[in-house]
Amino acid sequence: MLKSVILIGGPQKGTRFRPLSFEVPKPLFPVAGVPMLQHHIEECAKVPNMKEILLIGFYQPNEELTRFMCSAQQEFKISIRYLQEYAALGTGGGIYHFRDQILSGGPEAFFIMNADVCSEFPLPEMLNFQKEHGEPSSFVILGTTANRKQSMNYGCIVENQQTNEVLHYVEKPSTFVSDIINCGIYLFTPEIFQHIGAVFQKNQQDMLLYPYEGDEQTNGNGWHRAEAIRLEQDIFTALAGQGKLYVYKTPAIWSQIKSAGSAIYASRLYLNQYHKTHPERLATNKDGGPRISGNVYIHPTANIDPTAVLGPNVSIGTGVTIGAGVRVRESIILHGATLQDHSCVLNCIVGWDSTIGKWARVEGTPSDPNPNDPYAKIDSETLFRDGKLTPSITILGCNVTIPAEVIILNSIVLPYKDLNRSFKNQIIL
Ligand SMILES: Nc1nc2c(ncn2[C@@H]2O[C@H](COP(=O)(O)OP(=O)(O)O[C@H]3O[C@H](CO)[C@@H](O)[C@H](O)[C@@H]3O)[C@@H](O)[C@H]2O)c(=O)[nH]1
Repeated sequence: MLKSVILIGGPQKGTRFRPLSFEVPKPLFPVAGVPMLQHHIEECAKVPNMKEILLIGFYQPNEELTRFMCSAQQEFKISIRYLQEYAALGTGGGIYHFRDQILSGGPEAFFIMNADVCSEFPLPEMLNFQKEHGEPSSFVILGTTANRKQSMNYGCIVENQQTNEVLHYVEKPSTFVSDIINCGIYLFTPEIFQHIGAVFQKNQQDMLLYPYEGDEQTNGNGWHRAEAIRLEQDIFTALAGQGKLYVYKTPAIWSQIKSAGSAIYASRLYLNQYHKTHPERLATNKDGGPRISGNVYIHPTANIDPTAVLGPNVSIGTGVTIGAGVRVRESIILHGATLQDHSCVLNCIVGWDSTIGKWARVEGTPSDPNPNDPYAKIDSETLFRDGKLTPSITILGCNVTIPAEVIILNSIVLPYKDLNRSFKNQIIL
């Protein structure tokens, strides 16, 4: 039997997602109409013999997470449990800490996935690839091709082109290493814990030898220091060239979801996939309905005027109200928001329960990958460049009110703000 583990991280990460991550843990942020994690879960649940999905992270158990897990368990008929780390233990430390839970029931292999990736999740292909490559207990990393410059923002893999064995692995190198990057999706056998265990033992010995080193990073918690292990730097780098680690390269869609801009881009990729995977989730032009252009997701509880024009790449959440003559493009409208008559929303994320007044225009600047480069990825934009706010997606936090007839351009508006005029290139606190 098989299991899957999704690394969901915790609250202090996801800062590039502010102000959206104030309201909902980033892994539950809706991408193409469903929580980011649901895309992972749907694909895991399809794999024959998949018995359980474990979410590992350091969020306090909260209502949203519990509610999401309950409904996903019922919908996908698979056991889903949350295991909470006592602190951020890193991508390898968390799975090592919970190794007994992962191995209970005796899975012969298990997937590990980063929560913040958008992918087709070629899990059956990875299983087949594992059978065909190397020894039976080899480990598989999902890889994809990036361009030279962007590859350095990811884990970089040098492979043996005949056997696909990973010969070198360097995490976010400072100079070019390889254009094959780590997608953050792995297939392991239980043997991986021997390798993580060896790093744990070494960390523990180092701790006894040099008890005062590195305490600033760990608040003097020595145990935490030994248990904090990174899969990428501590495990993959050492396994490379040992005949144990292989890369399965996918030409299919893949993106990280680090910033709000990348959530809009990932929505576009998933909405496009829906033609194949979930055609029922794509809105169509119907008599008495709004005009749909391209791929659009509309929650059945949304109330949309027939004269509105939506798309491409629009996701409308629960209970959203959209008035007459409204135009929305390349945007995510979160639950309970109201777009009043003739407002125009382009390249935006409109937060929960926010209101945009009549004839207002709320617009951002897309940060899409270069369309002329087939290997381009979305840049993880920094908020500021040369001391100025980088023009980007406009984000309205929850419960923001935009008055009628104003323009909000390339701005980030924090929750509960009631604006009274137009703004451009600003963070409104
Ligand atoms: N449970 C848990 N999860 C964690 C922890 N730290 C990070 N994660 C989760 O692990 C994933 C990776 O997060 P980062 O550590 O921020 O790494 P990254 O910059 O996204 O880079 C990783 O992913 C890239 C692909 O998206 C890879 O290219 C790269 O090599 C690396 O694996 C995220 O889903 C994050 O929530 C932790 O201490 N505990």
